[in-house]
Amino acid sequence: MTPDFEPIIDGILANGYGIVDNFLSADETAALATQLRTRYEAGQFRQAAIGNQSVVVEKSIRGDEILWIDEATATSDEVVFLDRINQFIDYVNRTCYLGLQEGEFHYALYPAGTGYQRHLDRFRSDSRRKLSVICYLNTDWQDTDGGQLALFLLQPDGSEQTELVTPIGGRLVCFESDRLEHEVRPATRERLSLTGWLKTR
Ligand SMILES: O=C(O)CCC(=O)C(=O)O
Ligand SMILES: [Fe+2]
Repeated sequence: MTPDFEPIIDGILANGYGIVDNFLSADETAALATQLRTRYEAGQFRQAAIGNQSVVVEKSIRGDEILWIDEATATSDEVVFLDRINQFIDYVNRTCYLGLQEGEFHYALYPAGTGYQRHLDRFRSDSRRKLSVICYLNTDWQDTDGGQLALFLLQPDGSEQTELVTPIGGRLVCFESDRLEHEVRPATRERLSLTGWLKTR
C-alpha cells in the first residue's frame, strides 16, 4: 500500500519540515534493520566523514557509521525502499514542480552515546541536494532513549524554535536541505536509519 505523501509536503510548506509515520510498514522496517545489521557485521560500514570531497573524520562532530546503498547490489528489501522513494519523488514532482531527478541514500548506525552536531545538509559544492530525507529503522524506541532529531526552525519574527523528532521505526522526516539546520542528539542505545537526499538534475 502506498503511504499518504501529502502530509510531508503540507508540513514542509507550513512548518519547514514534514513527517509521516508508517512510510515503511513494521515488517519492512524490521527487514531493513536486519539488512543493515547483516551488512554492518560484514564490515561494510565506514565512519562517516564531514564535508563532501574531504575525508575528515571527526567523531566529536559526527559519530555515525554509514554505508551508501548501491542500486546495482540492492537486495529485495532495499529495492522496496528505493521504489517507495521513487513514488515519493513522482508525487513531489507532480505537486511541487521541484524537478527532482534522483535520490541517493545511505544506512546510518549511531553507536550509543554518539550524535551529529548542528549542521546544514547542503554542501557548497553540491547545489543539487534539494530535500533531505531520513527514515528510521528502530524498534520500540522510547522518548527516554534520547536520539531525537532536533530541528531549528526560524520563526517569522526572527526567533528560533526547536522541534524534537523521536526516531520511531517506519517514520520519515523530510525538509529542504539548504534551509533547515538540525542535529542528532546522543542516544542511550544504537540508533538506525536510512538517510538521503533528493536531487535535481
Ligand atoms: O538521523 C537523523 O535524524 C539526521 C541525520 C543527519 O542529519 C544527516 O545524516 O545529515
Ligand atoms: Fe543532516
